[in-house]
Formats: sequence, C-alpha cells, structure tokens
Amino acid sequence: MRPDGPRDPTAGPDSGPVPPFPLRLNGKVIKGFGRGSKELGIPTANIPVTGLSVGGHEDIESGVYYGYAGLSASPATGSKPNVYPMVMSIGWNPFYKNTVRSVEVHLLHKFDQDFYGSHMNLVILGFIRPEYDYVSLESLVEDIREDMEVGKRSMDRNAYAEFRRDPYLLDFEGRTEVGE
Ligand SMILES: Cc1cc2nc3c(=O)[nH]c(=O)nc-3n(C[C@H](O)[C@H](O)[C@H](O)COP(=O)(O)O)c2cc1C
Ligand SMILES: Nc1ncnc2c1ncn2[C@@H]1O[C@H](COP(=O)(O)OP(=O)(O)O)[C@@H](O)[C@H]1O
Repeated sequence: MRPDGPRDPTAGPDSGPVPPFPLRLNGKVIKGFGRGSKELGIPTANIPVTGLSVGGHEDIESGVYYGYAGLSASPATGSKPNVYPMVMSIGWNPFYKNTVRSVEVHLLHKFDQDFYGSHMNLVILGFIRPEYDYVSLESLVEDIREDMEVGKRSMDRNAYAEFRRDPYLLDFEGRTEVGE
C-alpha cells in the first residue's frame, strides 16, 4: 500500500542518470486493458512486454520510471516522428491485480488522436517509485499526477534534458517487427 507522507520533488541525482540508466527499449503501441484511463485524463500507450527483452532488460524492477519517448510517423494521422517526455509504469498494477506484466507509457503531451500501431523508442532515465496498491482510484490518479510533476522536474535538469536528443529515440530503421 502507498506509504503516507510527502514525496521527493525529483528522482535520481542532479549530476545525471546513473547505471542501469539510460535504459533503451522499444516496441509497437498495442491495445491495453481498456480500463478507460483516457477518461481519467491519463491514457497509457502499451508496448508488448517482450520489448523489455530488447537489450536484455527482462529483470528490470517493477515500478514507475521517467524519460523520453520517440514516436514514429503515424500514417493514420499524418503526424511526423517526434520526441516527448514521458512517465511510465512497468509491472503488475497491484491496484488492478493484473496477472501479466505490462509496460505502459504516458506521454506528457496532449494528442488529438490515438496512435495505436506507431512504434515507440524509449530512453529511461530514472526510477521514481515502486508500484503500490491504493485505497481508491482517486488516490492512484493523484499519485500518477504527482509522478508526472516529479518526472517533469527531473527532466528539466541539464544532465537529463540532453537525452531528448539521443539518436536512439528517432531511429526506426528495421524496428517494425521488434516487440510485435
Ligand atoms: C506513471 C504511472 C504510474 C502508475 N503507478 C501505478 C501503481 O503504483 N499501481 C498500479 O496498480 N498501477 C499503476 N499505474 C498503472 C495504471 O493503473 C494503468 O495505467 C491503468 O491500469 C490503465 O491501464 P490501461 O491503459 O492498460 O487500460 C501507473 C501508470 C502510470 C502511467
Ligand atoms: N498523452 C498520451 N500518452 C499515451 N497515450 C496516448 C496519449 N494521448 C493519446 N494516447 C492514445 O491513447 C491510447 C491509450 O488509451 P487507454 O485509454 O489507456 O487505452 P488502452 O487500454 O488501449 O491502453 C494510446 O495507445 C494512444 O494511442
């Protein structure tokens, strides 16, 4: 269960990501559990959990992370490839008691349209917190909103902001089959 008390304003040292970060992985955006997170204002783009095996990250600790996401061009919407800051959850979603592990990314940007089928390249820069169970949906949402603020503040630091230009993010060569 979520511990009481205030949370740290940033995650990870100001001097920049420390190993195992930056972690790089990718996958195609697939349908999630359809719990209507959009209605809560927090849509999460799922990539197949096999995306974790790209680069051998299967044993990554479950929890909440922050970093940057590169999204491929979407033929459906005509959008160009672009990079966005993101917060993400890797794990079992204890609040929902999932039986499969999931990788879910919330991009810190307002989109007019869905982008299922696009490819997403991720550079993870830091760990925010473990996954918790919650007394209510409201308290889960409140904590995710705080994760978004922690992620933003953390990436505003120079040693993290520079990863926005990491070439991995916009390299979609031969990526179409990975993680499908
Ligand atoms: C930044 C972030 C933090 C999250 N933290 C938790 C958590 O601590 N516990 C939990 O059960 N689910 C957590 N979730 C997962 C949400 O419960 C999940 O997005 C929701 O189940 C909707 O899933 P769906 O989009 O696949 O339908 C988190 C999601 C995000 C984006
Ligand atoms: N800011 C955003 N971050 C992540 N996904 C978004 C965002 N805005 C729109 N989307 C779209 O919403 C979808 C996720 O919606 P959601 O309600 O969580 O359903 P699902 O259960 O399919 O994951 C993503 O796959 C993506 O196409």
